[in-house]
Amino acid sequence: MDTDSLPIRVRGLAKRYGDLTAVRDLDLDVRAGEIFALLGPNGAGKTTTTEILEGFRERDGGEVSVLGQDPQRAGRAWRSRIGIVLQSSNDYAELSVGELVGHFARYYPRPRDVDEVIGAVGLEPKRNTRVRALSGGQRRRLDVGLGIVGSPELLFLDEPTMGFDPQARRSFWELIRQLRDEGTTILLTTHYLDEAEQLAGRVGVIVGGRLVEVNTPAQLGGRQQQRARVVWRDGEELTAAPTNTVAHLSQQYGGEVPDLQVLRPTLEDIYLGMIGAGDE
Ligand SMILES: Nc1ncnc2c1ncn2[C@@H]1O[C@H](COP(=O)(O)OP(=O)(O)OP(=O)(O)O)[C@@H](O)[C@H]1O
Repeated sequence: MDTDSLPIRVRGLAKRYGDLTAVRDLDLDVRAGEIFALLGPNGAGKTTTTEILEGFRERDGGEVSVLGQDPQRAGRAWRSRIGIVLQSSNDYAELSVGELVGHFARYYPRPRDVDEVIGAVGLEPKRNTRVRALSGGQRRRLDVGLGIVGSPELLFLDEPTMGFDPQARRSFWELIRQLRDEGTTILLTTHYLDEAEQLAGRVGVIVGGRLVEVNTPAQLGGRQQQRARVVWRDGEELTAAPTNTVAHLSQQYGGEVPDLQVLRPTLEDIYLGMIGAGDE
């Protein structure tokens, strides 16, 4: 692959805070048009890494290219091509939703239509409401709206759905998929494993400042090779061939197997196993 055309390319990234090494020897490639999720426990180094990519923190070592430039040296034109969901709308408490989105749109050379953005984040009924009168979840949606109003090529989303109700999360996921389908590359940081599974083509797990694995959600941590648990009213079995087990059971019961379930490890099970192992 031509690595020069990668929206994000990181080699040997290192960051220390005094004696603490927050990120060490981290390599990362994010491909054009993908949603890549960074996972990792509190303090693993996700924010440090993303803020270095966003140009908000300086690194101590390694090479970083974001949209072809070093974020430490990139200027305004570069910044207008990336979108960042900041938790900033509190600073604008007296503006209405419509005014604030319109205000941000003016910073960008190719802004999205303000009404379209407000609609996309589900805030039409609040268009004329002041920011200070929004609920926590509505404010977060507004933050997301401000992150996408500049039609970014690359979007950074840090815990985007924290505080969303289930319905708002679903519609937010729909919006993110739509942005991806339009060609936006997205780097997502989340503690919600179901969100990573729903959205990400690939996930990377950071533990103790190191990237321990990059894989698809379906294959992370050897997930596909893990045995399935077949559970039914009268028993359970751990097996690599659950279809066989179910076929036998069906014969045994003469058709329907009572209370049948075939359970596989969830992404969360796999992830928890991985970060446990990383702590040793
Ligand atoms: N400005 C700072 N000064 C000193 N130490 C810091 C600073 N920022 C982060 N750290 C430390 O660096 C490590 C990585 O922090 P970071 O915020 O990158 O983790 P994270 O993976 O984003 O965690 P979380 O899931 O809690 O947001 C932590 O041990 C943290 O205490």
